[in-house]
Amino acid sequence: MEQSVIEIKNLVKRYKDLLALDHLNMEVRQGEVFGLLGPNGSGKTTAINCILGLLSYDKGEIRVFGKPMEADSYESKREIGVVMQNVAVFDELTVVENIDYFCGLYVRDKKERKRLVEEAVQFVELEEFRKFYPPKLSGGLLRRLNIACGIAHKPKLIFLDEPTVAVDPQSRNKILEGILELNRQGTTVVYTSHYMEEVEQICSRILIMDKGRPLATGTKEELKQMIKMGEKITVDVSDLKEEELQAVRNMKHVFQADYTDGKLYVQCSGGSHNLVNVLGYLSEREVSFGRVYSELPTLNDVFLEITGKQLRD
Ligand SMILES: Nc1ncnc2c1ncn2[C@@H]1O[C@H](COP(=O)(O)OP(=O)(O)OP(=O)(O)O)[C@@H](O)[C@H]1O
Repeated sequence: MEQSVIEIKNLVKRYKDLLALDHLNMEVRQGEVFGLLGPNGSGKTTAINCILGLLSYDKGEIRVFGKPMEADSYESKREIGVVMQNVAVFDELTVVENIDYFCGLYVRDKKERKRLVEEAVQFVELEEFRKFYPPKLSGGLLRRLNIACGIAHKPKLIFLDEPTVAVDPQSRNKILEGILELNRQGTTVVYTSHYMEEVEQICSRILIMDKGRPLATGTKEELKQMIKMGEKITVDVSDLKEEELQAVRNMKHVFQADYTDGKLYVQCSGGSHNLVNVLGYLSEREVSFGRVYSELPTLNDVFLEITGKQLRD
């Protein structure tokens, strides 16, 4: 079993009357890309700020690298990199000077720092922009600078809080690839997002949260196995009789079937050959059909089934 890098037990955080974290339990293991997935306002940033010792909390326990995390846990903090949602760089310093400043908070030796800063510049591919000032950078490039500032000192644990919000697709892909590369180099990553596709793409384990509460944790496969739905089939059918729809509903593994606007929607719970069975039945009844799609459940389906609402409302 991999070592725990973060352990949170029964964390409760209130902002006056608002319960922002309601008995949050969470464990992040060494070497994983851990995804914290939840809609806006579900408590992701609050959880991170508590873990970082930046925010006091009402109840619970937080351990990072096996030790309790306090405001003055400098030894642990030196091993942590943070890339927060809002870009926080100095407009009057160039790209290189900004990275050097943040790296300098952890690394005193100038020669060593020069090497680390250069590595960070290359890592986020800002070589052409070394001498640029932040106001001259596009949104995507600014994000990449923000990331470079957070990772230049080579922390063992990195928090990235929604690093791709309002970023163009090219920069977004670079950011996601960069995170995976850091992870391959041995860094443990905590990644928060309300974009389920990103979380599916890069995270090895995921905690789904809503209203400050942890709803489910596991690999994406484990999360999908928790829900009833296994496969969603859509078939374009111009004419389907009520008895035929009923027959589809009665098929093995089918738990819901609807027919609206010339489309037959079938939801299956596990099982294999569902698509073949549905199409086989339609052929047998000489029902003509057009396009056919089959989709596996997404994390949004998991979220929908657990909470009754869409992840992105
Ligand atoms: N400083 C604060 N004072 C009062 N309420 C706050 C404060 N910070 C956050 N909240 C509230 O606490 C809840 C959790 O917010 P938080 O920012 O942790 O959520 P989040 O999941 O990170 O959302 P987002 O993706 O929008 O950042 C929200 O209802 C938010 O309005």
